[in-house]
Amino acid sequence: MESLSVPSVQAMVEATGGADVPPRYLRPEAAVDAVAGTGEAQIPIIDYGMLMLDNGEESSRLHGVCQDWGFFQLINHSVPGNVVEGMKSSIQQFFRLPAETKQQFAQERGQLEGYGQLFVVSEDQKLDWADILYLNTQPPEDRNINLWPDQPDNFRSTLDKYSAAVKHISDSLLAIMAKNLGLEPATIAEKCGGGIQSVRMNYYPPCAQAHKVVGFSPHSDSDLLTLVLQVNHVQGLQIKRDGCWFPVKPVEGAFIVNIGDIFEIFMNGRYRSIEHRAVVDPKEERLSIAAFHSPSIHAVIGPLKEIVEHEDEAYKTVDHEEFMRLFFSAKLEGKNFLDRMKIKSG
Ligand SMILES: O=C(O)CCC(=O)C(=O)O
Ligand SMILES: [Fe+2]
Repeated sequence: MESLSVPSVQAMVEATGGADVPPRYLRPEAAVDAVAGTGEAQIPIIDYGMLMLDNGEESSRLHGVCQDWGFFQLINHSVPGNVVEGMKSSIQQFFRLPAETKQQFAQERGQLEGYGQLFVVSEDQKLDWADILYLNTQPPEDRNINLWPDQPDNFRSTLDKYSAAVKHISDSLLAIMAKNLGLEPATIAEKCGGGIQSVRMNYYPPCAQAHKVVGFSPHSDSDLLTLVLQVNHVQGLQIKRDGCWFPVKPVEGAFIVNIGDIFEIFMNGRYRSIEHRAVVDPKEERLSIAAFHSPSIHAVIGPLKEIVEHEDEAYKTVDHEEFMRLFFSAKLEGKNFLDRMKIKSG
């Protein structure tokens, strides 16, 4: 698995001032897309503290939100403020390092992890206006520590703490979601063999012609559950809802949580993963940190037997390694990847 190597967008913008956009980044299709909810409309907010108190009303609200939106903001979560703030500051400092220093952590051929970009599978494909740092974070034995920045000083210990705290929240949410779907709370955890987490840190440089580029192409996440942290005040995440792009307005300190493809497959479509994208700001850089939670690489990806006892399986079953290979070897195009996992009836 690999992604073709591409130039750093940040370095390009720093060198040229970002006024001209090379053709490979021009996305005419994005300019015509309708954006909805420019008023005060907001994605639903879920209170983690209430869920942990076994509050029936909050967990049934969560169930409704998972069915209707597939995206929500999680407030009152248990990750200490200093861990969240430390993570934000560490990643901002990393992207401020000189280009040569960041290159020490660059992706190597045939690898996904490191500083670079993902899902670039052909030389003529359109490119996203972003640089990323992508790392395996849990379990700790899966880490490739030589790709973990050692600058700023506390980067590694900060990401270690952040990753454990976020994994804990994801595990708790998955247990409540399983219960909401009529399963034993531990059902998903049992299929996951502990589960894995990877973290994708996104850096979107400003672009003077922001409406002509895309920060992150439309996609759904391949995992069970994603927790995204908005690092600075610049907005950019949009979700596809009723055929329009709906901007997410982050609540200070909240995680933006979304359902991924594996969850949709496990539950035979009871909850759906939602297409989303990131747009770029004309003047200011934007950063976000996405933590992806998936079953162990030894797990099987397919509808859970508890779910399909009395119904047809709507998705294929494949081993996780094959699933990942298929996901990372295609260009990101909305939910196309998941469509290929569907069993077509009739
Ligand atoms: O930048 C964002 O807010 C979204 C990032 C995202 O969708 C991802 O990393 O999968
Ligand atoms: Fe995503």
